[in-house]
Amino acid sequence: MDDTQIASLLKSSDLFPLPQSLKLSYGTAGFRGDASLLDSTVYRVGILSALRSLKLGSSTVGLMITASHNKVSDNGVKVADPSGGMLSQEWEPFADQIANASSSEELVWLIKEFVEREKISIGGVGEVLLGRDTRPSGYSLLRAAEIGVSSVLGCVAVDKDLLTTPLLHWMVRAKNKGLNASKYDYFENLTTSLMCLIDLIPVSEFKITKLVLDGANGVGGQVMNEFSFCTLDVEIRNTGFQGGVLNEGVGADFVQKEKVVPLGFGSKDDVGVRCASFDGDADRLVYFYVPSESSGGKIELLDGDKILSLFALFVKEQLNTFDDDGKEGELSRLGVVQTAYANGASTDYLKGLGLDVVFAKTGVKHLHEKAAEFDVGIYFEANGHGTILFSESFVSLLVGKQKDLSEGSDEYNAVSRLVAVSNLINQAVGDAISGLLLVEVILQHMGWSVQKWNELYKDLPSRQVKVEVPDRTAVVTTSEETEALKPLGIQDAINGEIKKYKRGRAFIRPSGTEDVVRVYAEASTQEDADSLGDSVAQLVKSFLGSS
Ligand SMILES: CC(=O)N[C@H]1[C@@H](OP(=O)(O)O)O[C@H](CO)[C@@H](O)[C@@H]1O
Ligand SMILES: [Mg+2]
Repeated sequence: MDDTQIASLLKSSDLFPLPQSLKLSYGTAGFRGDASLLDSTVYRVGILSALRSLKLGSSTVGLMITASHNKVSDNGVKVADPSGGMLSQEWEPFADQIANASSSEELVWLIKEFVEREKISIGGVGEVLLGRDTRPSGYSLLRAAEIGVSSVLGCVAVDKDLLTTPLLHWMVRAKNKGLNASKYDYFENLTTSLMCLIDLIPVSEFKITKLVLDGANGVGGQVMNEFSFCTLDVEIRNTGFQGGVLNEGVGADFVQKEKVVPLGFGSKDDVGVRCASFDGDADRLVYFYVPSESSGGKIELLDGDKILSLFALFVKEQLNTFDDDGKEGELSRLGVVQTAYANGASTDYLKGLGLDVVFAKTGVKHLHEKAAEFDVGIYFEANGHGTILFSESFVSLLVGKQKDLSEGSDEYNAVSRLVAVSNLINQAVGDAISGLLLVEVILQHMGWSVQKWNELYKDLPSRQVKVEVPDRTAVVTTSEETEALKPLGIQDAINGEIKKYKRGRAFIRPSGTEDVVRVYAEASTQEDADSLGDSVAQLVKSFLGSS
């Protein structure tokens, strides 16, 4: 690194001093915290993304300013790698180091050492696409990111303004593949593949029924609003245009964790209607319906596990159609990936379908990695974050097959559906918009209502509790996150509670996005799941103290 570069970094860094006592970790999904403290963090992640672009031969990188499901006063920042996936985990320690550097001098020293170690040639051309969600703090944080990127010589930041997280990831992936990568290209791609799947629906009568969407008062509802479907009937509520607060009583995280209707839903006209909910940056999707007028706001939830099951069933049906000539298994390997938060009933159901079910740690970066090991890998977190990955060689095989098969045959249609799904679904990262379109078209394909889909299996009652403690890092878990190694003795105490309940299962882990310890509990009745969840939460408080 030459003197000009060092001077450029020192000068810009002085604009963004690190607030006292801020200690950050890249966590489950990037840096998050109170937005008023994050200028220096976002500026520094701007530098990191520019270096990432240079390191990978001037590929385009993405930087998204969002705190997803967190409260509106929080914000955060995460990086999309050139593949469109999450930042390589190998760079996370560097991200942590620079985010916590206490002075401009220390920051520049860390960068210099890293640039030399990674053999990054400063002076090359680098490009970073910047996006933000609708949080009011996003605008000024984006300016900090811009300054960070452009303080690395030769690097430019391109402001993409308001975007969903998956749309930014999609743009990065498309750009690096040499494809058209604007928001309108994204819409066009969705429309073309959706129409293709609709044309392949086997039933003679294509019946459109209304879907009501909860946009979490965030960017997802707004982007959906821009995207007009001539073939679907979608009513969007909680767009944020009428003054609702982001994620407050609305959105996928609220709906999935509380299992009640979001604000603006639940009138008697909504009973039985198919509804969906996005989270704050539209990378999560859950469905729900109000079962009866007397349900008191309680909903039937169709979470990420149920979306995963629907997708797995559909993909398997297509694979079986052209893979049944005695060579089963030769053409494709379908696998599904879940986390410890997956409902036990969903895992039983998927295994019952004969599928390979693999478990990963919480956070899509972990699930994505495992799903990429299959020809077709489907991953979902229970909270609705997930997608389908198709290996490049499998897509080439499908396209080759399409040419050989006679048009209109069952095999041809099955292969064409899979090709269309590989185009519709956002393979960079889970995407609530493309996921919603795929659910809608599969329900049409099956001729199913949301109620019929819900009957695939019955969820085991579960309960999640957030416990505020003075130091959540005092909880250390095994790599599967299902057992706590620290504090010493807590796992034995948890096991003692679990034993008291039929089909009892419970675990704790420190959240990577909020300052809490999460408790998950499952049992054969809701009463038992609640009681197990509460007693484990009590154990957390007694071992760690409450804050
Ligand atoms: C139980 C739960 O829903 N955890 C979420 C949440 O992570 P935590 O580390 O649990 O805070 O946010 C992540 C990012 O959105 C998501 O990947 C993950 O599944
Ligand atoms: Mg999100």
